[in-house]
Amino acid sequence: MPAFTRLSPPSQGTAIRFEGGHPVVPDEPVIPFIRGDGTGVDIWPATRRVLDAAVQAAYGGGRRIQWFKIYAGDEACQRYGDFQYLPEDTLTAIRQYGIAIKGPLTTPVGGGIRSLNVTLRQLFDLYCCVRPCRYYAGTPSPHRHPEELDVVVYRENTEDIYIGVEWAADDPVGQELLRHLNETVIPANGKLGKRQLRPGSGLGIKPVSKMGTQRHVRRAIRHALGLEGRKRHVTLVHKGNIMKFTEGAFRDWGYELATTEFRAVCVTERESWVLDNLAKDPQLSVESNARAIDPGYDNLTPAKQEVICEEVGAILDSISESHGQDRWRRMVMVDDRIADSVFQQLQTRPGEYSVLATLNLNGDYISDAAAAIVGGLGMAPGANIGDDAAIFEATHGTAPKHAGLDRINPGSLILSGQMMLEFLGWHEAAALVNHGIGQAIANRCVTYDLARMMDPPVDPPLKCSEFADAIIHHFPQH
Ligand SMILES: NC(=O)C1=CN([C@@H]2O[C@H](COP(=O)(O)OP(=O)(O)OC[C@H]3O[C@@H](n4cnc5c(N)ncnc54)[C@H](OP(=O)(O)O)[C@@H]3O)[C@@H](O)[C@H]2O)C=CC1
Ligand SMILES: O=C(O)CCC(=O)C(=O)O
Ligand SMILES: [Mg+2]
Repeated sequence: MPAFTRLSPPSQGTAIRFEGGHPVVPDEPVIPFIRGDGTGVDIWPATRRVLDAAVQAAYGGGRRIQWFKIYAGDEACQRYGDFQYLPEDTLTAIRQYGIAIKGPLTTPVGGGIRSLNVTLRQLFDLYCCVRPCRYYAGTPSPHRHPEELDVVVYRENTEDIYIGVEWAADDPVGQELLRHLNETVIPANGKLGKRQLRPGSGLGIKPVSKMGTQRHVRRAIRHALGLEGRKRHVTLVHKGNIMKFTEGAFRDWGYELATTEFRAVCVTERESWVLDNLAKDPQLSVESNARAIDPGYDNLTPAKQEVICEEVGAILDSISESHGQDRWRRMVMVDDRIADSVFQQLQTRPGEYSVLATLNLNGDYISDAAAAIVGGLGMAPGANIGDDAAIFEATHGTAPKHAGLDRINPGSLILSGQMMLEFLGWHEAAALVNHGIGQAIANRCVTYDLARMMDPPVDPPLKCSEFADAIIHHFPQH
């Protein structure tokens, strides 16, 4: 049992274990929590109260969370000393118990410490950031049909420009690297022409690996396999037209995984067009099918036309028997979209999307943008999942201007706690939280953020702590 320098684990309860990436959960799991900076002081106590009430109501004492307070951010500096933002005790606790829930932590812009949130994800290899965005009836929204949005953002959490390998513009090592790139690396790559980096630029590295992509997309596809009908759909979101070997590779490795490891249960969008065309006209030639899937076919060079015909032929040879005659309609549809168009399509055609598999930066942006449609950041939960650990946290940050005022919406962290209950397999308790929050909103029991958008506005709005009470009050009676 590792020793802690300044922590006292609960005297009761045991750790969850991970077997094959799945948690094995005792009836009294020890769950470490980090209160968080800023509005963490408001939303954490509200969340804890709701989760404890749900577990009590669902299991009547047969199950209980043994909470274990651990420290990060400003609170850690108070306890452990200056600049001790992420003490070793905290890391030991998460390693030992395999799970944690946390409030938001501050990251300065520009200089100063690197993000503690990102560091935790990297240290524990929590490679999937899972952020569901779904609508609770009665939630005010700037959209006319927010109920059409029901997506889960699967954001890769350990790679991309968040890796934190970067150099300031005035860093001599960075400028040495820049010179090396200009003088040796760029000229050596015959395709980069006379391109040169401007001296005095800051530099950052954007790594994207096949392993990192495929383990992430694997979880996204598995998630979609648990859904029904048109929701069995994974969209690979990327900016691969511009960043070909990072974002473009993410798309290609995603498709590769879908069409190899998941071949029996996945169809790509283009494959579905080919199979559908053939189902509608069994006599259709390969060339006519190619023309149908590529409307610009007749304007292409013969060489490009041949490539498309070969693609169609390969699809028909390999999967027309296993996936044809509409069998593909029951499978997971995998398609891809360029990231900027996804931002507008989530607003104009939200119902067309389900699981969005993204790289780190795109997922960070998209999860905030999608949350805006279904009530804003106060309703945006999240989970960081790896093979040996999981940390649950809201999508938003510390919202410092609201800190300590008992005003902010705790819904995001409460719903992150609900995700944690689902992760533990405590579905009955999770269902109570879901029901309670839905009913509280439907009855106009809301905090300021939702209250100001409601028609007519709710005045006065509930406090943060009162919203927690309202959720518990709206648990269904047994
Ligand atoms: N995982 C984490 O811990 C994260 C940490 N951060 C960090 O948080 C700090 C502040 O970041 P900032 O850019 O201000 O973004 P925030 O997400 O903290 O807040 C921006 C705005 O979003 C709204 N908002 C946020 N949380 C809630 C909530 N629970 N209920 C209702 N509305 C909410 C508020 O809008 P309004 O005032 O209009 O009501 C708030 O002013 C930074 O240091 C940043 O790095 C950021 C994101 C994630
Ligand atoms: O770590 C931070 O400060 C910001 C992280 C963030 O925006 C996110 O994870 O969505
Ligand atoms: Mg963010």
